[in-house]
Amino acid sequence: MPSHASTTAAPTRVDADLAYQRCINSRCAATLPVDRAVFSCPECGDLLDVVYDWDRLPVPSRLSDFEAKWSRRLDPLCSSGVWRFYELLPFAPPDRIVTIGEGQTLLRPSDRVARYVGVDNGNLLLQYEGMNPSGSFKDNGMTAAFSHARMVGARRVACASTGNTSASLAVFCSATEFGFKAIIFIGSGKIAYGKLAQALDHGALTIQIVGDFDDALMRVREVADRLGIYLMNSVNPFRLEGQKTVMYRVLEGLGWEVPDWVVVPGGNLGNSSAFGKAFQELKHLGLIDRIPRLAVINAAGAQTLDLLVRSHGMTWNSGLPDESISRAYYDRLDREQIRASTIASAIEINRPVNLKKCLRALEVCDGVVRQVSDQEIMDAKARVGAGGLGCEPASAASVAGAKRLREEGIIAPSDRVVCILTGHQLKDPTATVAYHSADQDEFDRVLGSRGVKRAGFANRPVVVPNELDAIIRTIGLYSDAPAPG
Ligand SMILES: Cc1ncc(COP(=O)(O)O)c(C=O)c1O
Repeated sequence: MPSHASTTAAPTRVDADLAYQRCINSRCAATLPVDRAVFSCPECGDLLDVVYDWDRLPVPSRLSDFEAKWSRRLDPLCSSGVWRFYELLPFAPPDRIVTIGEGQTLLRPSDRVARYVGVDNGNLLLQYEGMNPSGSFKDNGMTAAFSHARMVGARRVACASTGNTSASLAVFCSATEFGFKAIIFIGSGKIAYGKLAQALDHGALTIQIVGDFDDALMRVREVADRLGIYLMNSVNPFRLEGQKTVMYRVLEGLGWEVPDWVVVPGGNLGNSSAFGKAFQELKHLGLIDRIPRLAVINAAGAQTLDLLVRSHGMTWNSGLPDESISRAYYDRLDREQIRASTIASAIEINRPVNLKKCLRALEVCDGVVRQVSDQEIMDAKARVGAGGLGCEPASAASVAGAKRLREEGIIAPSDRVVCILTGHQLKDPTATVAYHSADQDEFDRVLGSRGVKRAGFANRPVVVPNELDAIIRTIGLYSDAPAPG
């Protein structure tokens, strides 16, 4: 068990042996210094972790010490909901940190969503990451990766994106004064309008390639390698360090009590990987006494994780997963030219780069995986919206997944469940408007083609003649109707 310092003050510099990078493959376990930016193991090509020597680092002895930092709002290290937890991700010297005030997010109970999912009132909580400056959880990871980029002297930063990573990257480049230049790769027609608008408006060089996210990611890795550009995708382990803090804020929102379940959508599997690491480290540090269960939810049109784990039994296996399973699956995708396809465009990913780290998180958190249809996603999204916190389709996969697990009896009504709402409703107005539209053609064009057949929770606009009596009659009918459940 590591020793705890009584102070919460950040160290003024980080010694090389206090934080370093290590290959996740237990057979390799190569290490390299924290100030290198290579994003895959130079020995074997596997993923890298950021590792700390907790025995020699000053970690507060109680989680509530982090909460106390809220009162020092003028200090950027305290007003950031990421860097408030500095001692739990101490890889960067404090004077290198790049922050735009990310992570000031909200954990809110929603009884309307609790009823929809089927758990007791008060037991369903929504962690609303749409409140971040760029409107999605990505800012948590981006502040960490940008701080690392500044540490290593990078200027040009790039990512492939289904939309939110590029939006966040563009915001960080334009909102800070460190000379960062944003280069983003997107697949053709694969990005929701709200997100594309952000990339363009914030001045990123936006390169649209023929293909989907998986193609764009392969290409940006090649380009970044060739040109020495800093890579901002979640294969970058520093991003995941920032994303750990979503879980710290969930615990903080619960008065430092551990929930029974954390349910998160799964795309490239950065969040699930980061959450597993966060809980593993907190347990190691003695700051929590148990780890919540993790549910990772795929969209049915992008269900690689679900297929590999549930149909093919792939596991972390203490650092040595049987990679022939995923290789055979990816070969099949190539052979049969299978492309990911879901209305939840943010998770329209067939080759999740963090697959192995996610398998590890599932082991740490006694996790489960499910896939949900676009119909379930859109219905859950409408229920979330009616409950007051708007989210984009991918985010609603968490609520749809919780409902599914409740129906299967895996989640109990008395369980306390936290669903992560990863991105804001305004990211993808097209999907939302189509669901609520009275125009069948619009519904069919956007959603019908995805297998969504009904809009059971639609709130359709009412067409009324421009006459006072007709308008008053309509409002009367609306006022007399029972409140929706
Ligand atoms: C809104 C939203 N939800 C979920 C995800 C998937 O997250 P992860 O790649 O961490 O699994 C993304 C990724 O782009 C996203 O933008």
